[in-house]
Amino acid sequence: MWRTCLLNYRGFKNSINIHFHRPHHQVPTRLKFIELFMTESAMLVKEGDSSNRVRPLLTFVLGGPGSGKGTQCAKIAETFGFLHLSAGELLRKEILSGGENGSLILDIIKEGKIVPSEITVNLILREIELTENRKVLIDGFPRTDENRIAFERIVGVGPDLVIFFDCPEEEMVKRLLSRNQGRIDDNIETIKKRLEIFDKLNLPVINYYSSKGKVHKIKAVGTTEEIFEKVNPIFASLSLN
Ligand SMILES: Nc1ncnc2c1ncn2[C@@H]1O[C@H](COP(=O)(O)OP(=O)(O)O)[C@@H](O)[C@H]1O
Ligand SMILES: O=c1ccn([C@@H]2O[C@H](COP(=O)(O)OP(=O)(O)O)[C@@H](O)[C@H]2O)c(=O)[nH]1
Ligand SMILES: [Mg+2]
Repeated sequence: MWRTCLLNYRGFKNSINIHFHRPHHQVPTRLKFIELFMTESAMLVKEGDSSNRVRPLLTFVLGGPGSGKGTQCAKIAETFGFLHLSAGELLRKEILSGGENGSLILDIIKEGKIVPSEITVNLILREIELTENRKVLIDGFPRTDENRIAFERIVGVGPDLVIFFDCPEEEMVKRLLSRNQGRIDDNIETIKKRLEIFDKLNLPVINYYSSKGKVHKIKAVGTTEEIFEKVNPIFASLSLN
């Protein structure tokens, strides 16, 4: 749905090529291009400054259930100004809002299985399109290679970086059993299924992004603060102002 459009702009001394990365339905006309150039893109001058990006800086945050994705994402969002999108939260909201896929999603979450990619990708895409924030954390997605491929097909881009919280199973189980958020899937039977699905379906996604050199693996044991101390330098080095 996103596409890169090229404008050869001759308003400068030297003509320059500008790449706009936009949702498919927002591909601008040439005039609109120039308008865009004058507004959101008057930027390209400051390379590496993410507030100037046309497309958001995308970070996927992965890790087993209970590895601390949500907790660390909240801290990253607060410290570095990211929008935090939790795929699981978006799906739970869809159940509560009585959306057309609500009962299907509920049945799948109860079993610790994975919701069809199109549903999750479209929920995420809607949020990305709504926000002005150029820095986005996607927490708990993609869960499978199929999710990953669907995201790249529908949204048109992959992540800039991936954070992987690597946590021992027994620690994850302990945390989930004391999470106390009234979640239907935080019971030992469903937790076991979620851990199996994580090993079988999510680790290949992490391996895929590792092979692309995009993964920052963090040992997710210790206090929240200790773990964040390992996360912080990754984002601090990204020149995010
Ligand atoms: N470093 C930590 N040490 C102990 N408990 C933690 C830590 N990080 C998170 N928790 C707790 O563990 C539970 C799971 O954390 P959460 O961030 O929801 O993980 P995830 O999103 O990966 O499932 C929550 O109750 C959270 O408060
Ligand atoms: O992209 C996703 C994210 C979540 N889920 C479902 O939602 C549940 C809860 O996900 P969440 O990320 O909230 O769980 P966490 O890992 O944070 O405990 C998962 O077990 C899946 O059943 C899914 O199907 N696709
Ligand atoms: Mg979570």
